[in-house]
Amino acid sequence: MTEPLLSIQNLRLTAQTDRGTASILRGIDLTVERGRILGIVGESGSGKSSLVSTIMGLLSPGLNAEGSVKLDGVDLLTLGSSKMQALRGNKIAMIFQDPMTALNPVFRVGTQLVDVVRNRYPGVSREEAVKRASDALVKVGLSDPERRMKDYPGQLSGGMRQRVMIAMALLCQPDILIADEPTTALDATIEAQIIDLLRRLRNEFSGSIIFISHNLGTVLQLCDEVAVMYGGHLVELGAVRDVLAQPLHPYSRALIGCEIDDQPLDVPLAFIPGKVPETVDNPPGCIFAPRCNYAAEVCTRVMPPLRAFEGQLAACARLEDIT
Ligand SMILES: Nc1ncnc2c1ncn2[C@@H]1O[C@H](COP(=O)(O)OP(=O)(O)OP(=O)(O)O)[C@@H](O)[C@H]1O
Repeated sequence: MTEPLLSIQNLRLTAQTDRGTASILRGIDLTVERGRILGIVGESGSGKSSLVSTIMGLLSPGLNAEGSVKLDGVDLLTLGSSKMQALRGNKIAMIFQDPMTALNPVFRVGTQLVDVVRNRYPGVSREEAVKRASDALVKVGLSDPERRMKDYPGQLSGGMRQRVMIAMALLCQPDILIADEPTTALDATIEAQIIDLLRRLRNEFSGSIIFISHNLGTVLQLCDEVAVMYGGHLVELGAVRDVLAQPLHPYSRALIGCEIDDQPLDVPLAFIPGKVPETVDNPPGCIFAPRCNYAAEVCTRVMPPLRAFEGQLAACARLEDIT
């Protein structure tokens, strides 16, 4: 059996705060296979961005990660910052909600794309790098690439900038592409175009994609698997169609509590009464128990681990009773 491309084991992320040690990730176990697209969903504050920042090695000072995050067998948590920097834009690339986070406003789009190619492939000539950059712009659906290469990022629309970011990622040919809500800031038509583009590009791209979204419709359209996060835990994981059609964990059920079919793109996560748990001073037991309609005495003892149930994985002690 081949090793998964990304293998995360017992990942814990903590921060020291005025109120004590904050637990941001509380023991995440997750694998991403080569060529697959994993969606991550969960309410605001559940730990999605912290998880991808840990994978990217972009943690703010004061945060402490333990466990392991292995990419192709190499534990990223043990790499120093210069080695991690070398991996970013090389083996791991990211597209952000706001492309201006990564695009430099004072350099032309072409200059930035060519730099990406030449950093990634130092032996490539300038002419070849320009050609690759121009081809990548065409691939992401930008016509008149010569003109686009001369533009500054501020001269492009939000949708065009996101296409430029995707072109950059393609040029790197990373093993893992992390997309953190890449379509949230775009209007519905452009969002649909970008999702369609990502779907088409997956054939060009041999790597894996981790796609964070607040929108179940886009997850359904794009992803193979989906992971549901709550309070720093992974509470459910499975094939996207199975989880969205029949969520097992009470949190997933509440979050996904609406009809999903093949067509709509715009299916937001449902509102759940109560709030996401604090990162400090949590009572023992299941982290979701205080908001759970199915909570019983057993749920007040320990946080249940993810376990296999009906072809999915869910972290609930009461699966047999409630399904
Ligand atoms: N440096 C930090 N110090 C203390 N707590 C932090 C720090 N960074 C994040 N947190 C806390 O960790 C929790 C998870 O935050 P995170 O941003 O990862 O959630 P998220 O699911 O990505 O939310 P969103 O969808 O709003 O981006 C939140 O309660 C947040 O306040």
